[in-house]
Amino acid sequence: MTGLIEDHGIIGDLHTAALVDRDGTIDWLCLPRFDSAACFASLLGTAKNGFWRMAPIGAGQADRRWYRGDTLILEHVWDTPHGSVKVIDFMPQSTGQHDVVRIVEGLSGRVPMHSELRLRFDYGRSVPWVHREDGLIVGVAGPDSVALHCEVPTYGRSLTTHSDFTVGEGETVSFVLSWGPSHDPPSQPVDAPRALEATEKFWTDWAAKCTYDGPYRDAVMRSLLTLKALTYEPTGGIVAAPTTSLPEGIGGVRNWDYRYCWLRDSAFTLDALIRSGYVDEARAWRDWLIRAIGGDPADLQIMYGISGERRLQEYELDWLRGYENSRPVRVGNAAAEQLQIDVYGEVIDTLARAHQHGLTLERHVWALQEKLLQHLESAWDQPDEGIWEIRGQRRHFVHSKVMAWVAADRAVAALEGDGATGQPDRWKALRATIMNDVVRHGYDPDRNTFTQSYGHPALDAALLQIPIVGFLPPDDPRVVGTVDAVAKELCTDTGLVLRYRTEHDIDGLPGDEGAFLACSFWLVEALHLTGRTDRARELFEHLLSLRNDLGLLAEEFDPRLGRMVGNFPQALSHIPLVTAAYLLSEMGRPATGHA
Ligand SMILES: OC[C@H]1O[C@H](O[C@H]2O[C@H](CO)[C@@H](O)[C@H](O)[C@H]2O)[C@H](O)[C@@H](O)[C@@H]1O
Repeated sequence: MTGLIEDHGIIGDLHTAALVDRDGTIDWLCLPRFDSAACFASLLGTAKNGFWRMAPIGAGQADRRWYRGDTLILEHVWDTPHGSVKVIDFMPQSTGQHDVVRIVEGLSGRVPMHSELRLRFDYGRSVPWVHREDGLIVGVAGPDSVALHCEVPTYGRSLTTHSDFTVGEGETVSFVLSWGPSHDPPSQPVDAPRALEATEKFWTDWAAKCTYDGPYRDAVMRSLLTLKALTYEPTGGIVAAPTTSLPEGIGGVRNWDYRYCWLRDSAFTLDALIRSGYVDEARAWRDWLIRAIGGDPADLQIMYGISGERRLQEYELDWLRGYENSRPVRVGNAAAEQLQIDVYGEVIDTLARAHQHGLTLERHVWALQEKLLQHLESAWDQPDEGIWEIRGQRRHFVHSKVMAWVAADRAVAALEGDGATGQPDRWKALRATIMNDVVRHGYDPDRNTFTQSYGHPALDAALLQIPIVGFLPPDDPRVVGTVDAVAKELCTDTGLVLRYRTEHDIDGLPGDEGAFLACSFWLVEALHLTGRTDRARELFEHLLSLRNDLGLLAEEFDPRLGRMVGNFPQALSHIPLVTAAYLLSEMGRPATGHA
């Protein structure tokens, strides 16, 4: 019953998010946090694993849908022989509880509607005990309880709560589903119209603060709203995506849990937000970071839970058949234990940008960066799992070392211009050592390209970061050669970019994957920086055309199937959409490097 990945929209309350299919089904929802167990998991299984459908009786997909203005309020409209009806879905902020609100609004005629609510806690496995209490339908399973409040009668059938009702022109019928811990009395429902008003105001006010003033404004705004929706407000942590195990290849095993905070992804997210005027989010993330990575820099993890949890043990949910039979469905992520040298560069670079955008460089923040640099000084020359989190043998990834260079480079800049005190000569020396090493071992003069790793001819789209981060100037022939080599060897027929060729057996995984959208946006930036702006713009506009009708992107796009793959919506895809738009609108500040 689940549609395509791109058939979904996202609603959320800055604690968690739900996916709503074009046919009016919520088929993914984890409560109360992004990383909680799902109570609707049919996205990754079957109808048996929980969903909530709200649609006209006998209807299929909605005829139209959109977000209300610059908000996360999703509206679906069906035109039926009986008339037209709209379903307004949202999750209110700051109510102190976690609610999904669905308001059915009659637009014309009298439309017979059906609500079908099947709660299955613990990722679709656990059938709750459902009973009536004080006018609410209450479902309890273990630690979780949800209460359904609705304005029309309900009935139970096949362990599912149904409601049949008719809505006429100008009428509304509201449903509110609220989560609470099962040891507390059932959550009281919020007032749906007031919550709608408050939610609209919250998102509209947030969007109004955006300072982006270039072309592609709607695409940029929707991406920023999506990035904001992936932040966990209580801590400032940012998840990579609200889903787990949407496959990178349909039917394959490349299925991962993204409901955690990668230092890399969240640093990039902050970069996109802070360029657009969102300094509060930058501060909140920086504070999250300091709490999460506090202690010995040797213990730095590449990712954490949304409250800074360190143990993200990976396991499989064998009762879920996977999205379109893409097994396994995983919870947790073993990449948390990997060594990925690039995160030092991404974190220190983002802290430097945050400082440039008005965040005070407090003494303890600089002290933390110094500790990270001291550790990096002895770690940068180690082989690692790299940005792509390979599950094969560690390698000397060129991109990892380029980002180690970035860490040293930004430290020098902080000491020379941004008011920090320390040892600039020490980081200058480290910067020069890394540069020499990369040029010596990571560059292939015969092909005039940098390579994915030392001693291996394979290419890697992460090399497109070389001009973006300023490791070498864009007009350096080695940079132009690398951009051209990646464009030639890693592009699909439709011009999208693969991370690397999976047939080289680098990542230790069977099967194949789609084109990686973040890398495709990086090619836009690299083409522009190397003077091929027309090509850059053409590719950018092609990428914009791949977004779904709501402006959302998954992690990857399968050009052969012509559909999105991977977790959805994915921060790592929306971030470079924003930064590439800045660059193309010439509002971006290209990074400057120092040889
Ligand atoms: O492809 C294998 C790896 O895929 C995931 O990692 C990817 O997503 C991360 C979050 O967006 C991103 O930071 C990373 O660069 C990507 O490669 C997965 O999380 C890994 O466990 C997996 O090995």
